Amino acid sequence: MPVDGPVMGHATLNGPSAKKNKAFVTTDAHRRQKLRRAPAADGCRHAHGSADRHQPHHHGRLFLRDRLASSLPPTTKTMPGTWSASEHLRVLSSALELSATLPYTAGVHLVSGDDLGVYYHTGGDAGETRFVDFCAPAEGDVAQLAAACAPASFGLGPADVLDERYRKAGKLDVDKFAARLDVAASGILEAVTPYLLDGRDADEQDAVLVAEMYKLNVYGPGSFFKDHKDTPRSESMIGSLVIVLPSPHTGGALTLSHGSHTGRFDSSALLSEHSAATPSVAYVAFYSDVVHAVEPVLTGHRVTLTYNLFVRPRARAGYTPGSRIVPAPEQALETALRALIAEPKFMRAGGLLAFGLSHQYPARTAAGKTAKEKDKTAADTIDNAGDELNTGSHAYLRGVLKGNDARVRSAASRVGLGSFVRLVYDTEEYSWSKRKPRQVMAGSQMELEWLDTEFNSLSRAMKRRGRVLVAQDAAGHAGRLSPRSDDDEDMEDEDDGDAEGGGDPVDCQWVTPRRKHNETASRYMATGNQATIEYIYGDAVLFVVVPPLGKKGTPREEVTPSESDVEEDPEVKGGDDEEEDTMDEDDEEEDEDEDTE
Ligand SMILES: O=C(O)CCC(=O)C(=O)O
Ligand SMILES: [Fe+2]
Repeated sequence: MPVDGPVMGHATLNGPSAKKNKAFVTTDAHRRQKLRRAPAADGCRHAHGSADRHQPHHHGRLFLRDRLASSLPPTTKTMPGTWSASEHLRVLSSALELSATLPYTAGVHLVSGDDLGVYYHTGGDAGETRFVDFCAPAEGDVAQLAAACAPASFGLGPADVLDERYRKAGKLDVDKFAARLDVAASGILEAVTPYLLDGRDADEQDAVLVAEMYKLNVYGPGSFFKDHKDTPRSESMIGSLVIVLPSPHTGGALTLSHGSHTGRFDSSALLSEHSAATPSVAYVAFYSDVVHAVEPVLTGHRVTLTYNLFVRPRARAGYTPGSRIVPAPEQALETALRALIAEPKFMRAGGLLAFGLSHQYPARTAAGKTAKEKDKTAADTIDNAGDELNTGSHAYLRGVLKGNDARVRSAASRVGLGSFVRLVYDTEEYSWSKRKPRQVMAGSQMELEWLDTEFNSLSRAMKRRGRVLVAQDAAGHAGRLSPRSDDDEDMEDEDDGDAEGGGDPVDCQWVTPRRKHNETASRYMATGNQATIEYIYGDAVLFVVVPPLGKKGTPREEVTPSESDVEEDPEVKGGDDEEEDTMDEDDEEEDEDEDTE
């Protein structure tokens, strides 16, 4: 991870030493490029503590237009009112890029001296209970605590592994210690919540973070933890919180990276400014899909309390709809979405906007276990075939969407558009066929059974049970099927009355690309020369439903084509008027997780 190179420092602290301390720095390749274009425009909401985040973004607003405009081709007309659908689409994806925030937050938090006590048990029958006061810890006390620790393992596939080439640290499980610090009462949870639950509107803000104590770790001299992601403990787990207690040490900075965002959190430097007179802890909270590592500790002991962070619904009391101030890039996202669906030439018959999820999520399995737990007990029987993530709905993902994924969903819902998460598979085609592989969006239930791969029934089964996505190409051309084109001739003979969940092909405009990081394997029993268990992989994608023009009760109710719209938009050929091929809400009625407000 290129985190130690020259960095463009934003002090990213919520704590008292924020501005002068370079101990937490962030870099962001994209952002740096953009800053070159619009120097004063950036950083408003990322660079400072929570006090700044809901301030009006004057600078951001001033430059946002330029920054969005720079994503458009030079031929673009200057008046937004004259933009074509493909120009709105480009604004949509660049607004999303500008909305992305750091997927973690960190700082120093003042606590009371009494909060810094830790009791622990030395283990074994002859063990005893001891106490360390981290307000002014004696090095001997901390060394004793280190000695009481067992070696810390890490998750590798389904197993917990001890390997000091990867992780060298000591740990105490929760039954071996009690820390006096209460992360909720101390205000630390409150400090991290706006960051980790960012992007949600009032309906979705009806959620709170809950921290569950996970481990106490001691990193002595030479201890470290290489790049990893924390294992999700359940579907509602959104991230991790690490509290670094103020024992004297050097080294042991935490490095973090997600996409183009990287950061370095040097807790020892932060805490060295604090004394017993100002008792404090350093904290960092990050989404579970952030890759992170602990650099080697050089001197002393780095003692941490780690917590798993879950999203839970908040009690209805105190619920204040519409309380979120939507930052400028998110407003641009919403505006582009409104402009796009108001464009009569765009997807006349309706369709889907597809957003590859920017974060990774724990996979749901049939048994309600995490993929990791499931692996332990996976029996390769045909009963387990099928894609468990896709069984039933993806309702669970609604509550845990992170960062930009939550922003897309919020913007869609402000515009009045439904959205849902589905898996997208690539179908294979007959080896002798000249047809291109198709993408299939899995319906609410896709069960793959015995399939005769020689005769390509995998592809056919998927098309029957899911919906073929007809993607428009990058230039905005809709390589759109008419339902009875010869592209589809094999769908005809599939039409054997068993089309549970299947449907007509649906137009789909990709706004952000599919990514492999939510890839989920579906097992199926294939018969060729020999029966074998094979896998097909689907990627989770967030879809926003574009209703057909004039559809009652939708934001396109009033959008009707004018005379001049009958000519094709040269860039977007999304709209012929094939009745059969519409994507409207009736088709999606069984989708419990679709959210249309
Ligand atoms: O101690 C830290 O800063 C991070 C530890 C960590 O990554 C873990 O325990 O999984
Ligand atoms: Fe970790």
